[in-house]
Amino acid sequence: MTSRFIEALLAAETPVIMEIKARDAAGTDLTDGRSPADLASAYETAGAPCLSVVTGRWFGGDRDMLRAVAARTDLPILQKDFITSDADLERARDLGASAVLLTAALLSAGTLASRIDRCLAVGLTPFVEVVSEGEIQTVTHVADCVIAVNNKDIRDRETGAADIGRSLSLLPAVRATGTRCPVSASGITTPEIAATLLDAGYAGLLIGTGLLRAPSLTTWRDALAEGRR
Ligand SMILES: O=P(O)(O)OC[C@@H](O)[C@@H](O)c1c[nH]c2ccccc12
Repeated sequence: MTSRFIEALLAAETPVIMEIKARDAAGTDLTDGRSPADLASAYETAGAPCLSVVTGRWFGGDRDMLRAVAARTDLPILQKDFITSDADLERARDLGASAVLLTAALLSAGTLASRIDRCLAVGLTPFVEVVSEGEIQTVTHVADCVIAVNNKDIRDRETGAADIGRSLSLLPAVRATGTRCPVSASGITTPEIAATLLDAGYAGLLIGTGLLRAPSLTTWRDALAEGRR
C-alpha cells in the first residue's frame, strides 16, 4: 500500500512534520492569535511536506481545527488525538486526515495490531508513537507505518522534560524493524537538535512548540539546512 503521508515526508528537502497545536502541555498559548488555517499556510510556505494537527483537548484542540486545516491545504495531515474506537478512525479520515496517531504505551499489543489493521483498511497511515524497545517490537505492518520515537512521555501528559537521547539510543531498534520512515517527535526545540537527529539517521521529525515559538520559520528552516553535515 502506498502512503501519501510517508511518500511526501521521504521526498522532502526539509523532512519536518510541522505541528499545529493550540497550547503546550502546561497550558500556555502557542498560537499568538494565528488561526489553524493561517498556521497551515505559513508551514506550507516554509516547505512543510506534511502537517500535524493536535485535536486533543489537553492541548486545547478540537476537530474544527482539523477541518479548517484540511480546507486550507492539500498537504497530508496527521491527526494527533487519543483514538479510542474504530469510529474515531473513520471520522479522522472523513475530516481530512491522511494519518492518525496510535500511542503504543496506551494500547495492548493486540489492540495496537487491530487498530493498525483498521487504519490501513480505511486508507489511513498509522503513526505509531513508541518510547521503548519493547513497544517497537509490537508494531505490525511496519512497511506501512510511521514509527515515531516520542522524546516525551504521554503517561505524564508530556509535562516532563524531553529526552533527545531516547531517540538516539532507540534508532538502531527502530531501523531493525525495517521501517522506511523512522521519525523523532517532541521536544525538538532548536534547528541544531533537529540537524543532529537527521544526521543520526532519522528520516523525519515532528516539531510543534519549537516552530510555533520561532520568530521566523524560514530562518529556522535555513538554520536546520546549514546545521546538517
Ligand atoms: O511541541 P513538541 O514538543 O515539538 O511536540 C510535538 C508532538 O510530538 C506533541 O505535540 C505530541 C506527542 N505526542 C502527542 C500525543 C497527543 C498530542 C500531542 C502529542
